[in-house]
Amino acid sequence: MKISYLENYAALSKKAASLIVEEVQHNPDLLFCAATGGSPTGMYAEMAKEKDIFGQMRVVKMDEWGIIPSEHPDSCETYLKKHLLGPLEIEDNRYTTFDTKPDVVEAECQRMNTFLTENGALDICILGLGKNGHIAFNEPADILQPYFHKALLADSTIAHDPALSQGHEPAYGLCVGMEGIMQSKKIIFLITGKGKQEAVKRIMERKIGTDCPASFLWMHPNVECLIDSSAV
Ligand SMILES: O=C1O[C@H](COP(=O)(O)O)[C@@H](O)[C@H](O)[C@H]1O
Repeated sequence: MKISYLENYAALSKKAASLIVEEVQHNPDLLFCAATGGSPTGMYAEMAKEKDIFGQMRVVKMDEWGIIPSEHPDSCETYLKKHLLGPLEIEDNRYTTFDTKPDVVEAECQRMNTFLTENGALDICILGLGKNGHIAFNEPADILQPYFHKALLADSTIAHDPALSQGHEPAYGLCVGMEGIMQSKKIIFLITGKGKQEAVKRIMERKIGTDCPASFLWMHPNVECLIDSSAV
């Protein structure tokens, strides 16, 4: 894992976007796995400044809160439309998404696993860091899930977005599994935001354990980890 410390969020966002632009220049129709949350928002805004080069890029949603409808203002779907798909003008035929309604969960996981198998490894996977060391919704546990799956959420994950508990508290999430992440050709791991010092310390021990899913990234050959001053 290549670690770079950036002075602030703006610098982290610019650096991350420049890494993506570089990849897209060589591989215009690459498959981009998109995280949500505060960490990648600035990076998406930087990418939007060069939107013309993203005319062929394909996007797949990384995770989604269970139960809440896709059109809910706090869904990952709404976030991606606002910050990535709209500004970069990614048409529907270049975007792969999934629904988390309880009656479709199993079928959606199956469909997403088929999609990932048929479309090969993700070219770029964007990851943020959960306060408890999670990546996507792969939460600390005795065992981790390799495939796209329904994930039980830690309390700290649900508490991360207070708006979510206003009548739509998600009991679970759907997300890409550890294999999907680890098979990615390039991972851009963004660590920014308060309350992550413990998780950062745990990662920097360079010991791999299921108590900190992010620690598995030490085994990946091509991770750019960008950390800003708010997270250390
Ligand atoms: O719960 C989550 O948190 C992480 C980090 O969120 P952020 O708002 O601090 O960026 C996010 O990357 C992850 O996708 C989500 O599951």
